[in-house]
Amino acid sequence: MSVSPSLPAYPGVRVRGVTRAFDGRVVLDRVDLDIAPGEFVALLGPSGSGKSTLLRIVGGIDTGAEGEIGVPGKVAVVFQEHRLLPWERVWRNVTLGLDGGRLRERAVAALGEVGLTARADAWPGTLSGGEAQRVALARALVRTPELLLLDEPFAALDALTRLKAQRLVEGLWAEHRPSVLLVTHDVDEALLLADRVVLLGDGVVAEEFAVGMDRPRSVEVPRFAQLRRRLLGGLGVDTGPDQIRTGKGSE
Ligand SMILES: Nc1ncnc2c1ncn2[C@@H]1O[C@H](COP(=O)(O)OP(=O)(O)OP(=O)(O)O)[C@@H](O)[C@H]1O
Repeated sequence: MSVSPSLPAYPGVRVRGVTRAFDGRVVLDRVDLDIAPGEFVALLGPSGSGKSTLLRIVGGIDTGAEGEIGVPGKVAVVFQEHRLLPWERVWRNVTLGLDGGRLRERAVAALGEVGLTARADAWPGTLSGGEAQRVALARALVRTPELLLLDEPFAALDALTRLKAQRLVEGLWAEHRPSVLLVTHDVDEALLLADRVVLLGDGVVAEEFAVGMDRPRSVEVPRFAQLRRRLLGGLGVDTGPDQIRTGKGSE
């Protein structure tokens, strides 16, 4: 019982009939999901709905599922925790596991993309939470991934740092255009960043929303508020009376 690695390297992501059970309990039930090359998809769903499990299967970290997965050759993952080795300097962490020459140069270039060139020789323990996550992003970028998997990478950051990190990711994505699968709990984060939001529930893809707003996005526009209400509704959150209709200036 395992995911078939039979599909050759696939541009974008193709998930077909993926089922994953833990101790007989089905967490993902014949899930289908496509991500086009260069597309940014956010995966939302209640806690325990299988978001991280699906990301781990797509990333080849969880190999215990049934079904078919097609992914590109170069995939990089950023987790909620930075997972930097404390005994290696920042630049070494960025290039850990890479072969070839000019590793420091490549690390410094990637650190430049996240605004951290000056911290190349620092120890991870001296970084702030936001800086450490940016180093984790640099470690992903230096691999020039065609698919970037982001598993709640900003969840532990304070609101302002988080907003900056979201803008950074948006800029990096716009420049390099990998396909992205972002697992998040945060409806606004999904709507700020994704082309499409996929709602996971009861082991299946419950709903999909094409976001269709220009970038950079603002939470202030009516479509944002509309989509937020629909997504929260899909997540089973009661959003109360319609704030758009009862709001100031709408009489
Ligand atoms: N290695 C494992 N062994 C047993 N059960 C697991 C394992 N990994 C995940 N699960 C279970 O699968 C379900 C889905 O977990 P998963 O972490 O994918 O959900 P999630 O939607 O990402 O949740 P959250 O939003 O809380 O992070 C949960 O009930 C979890 O307990």
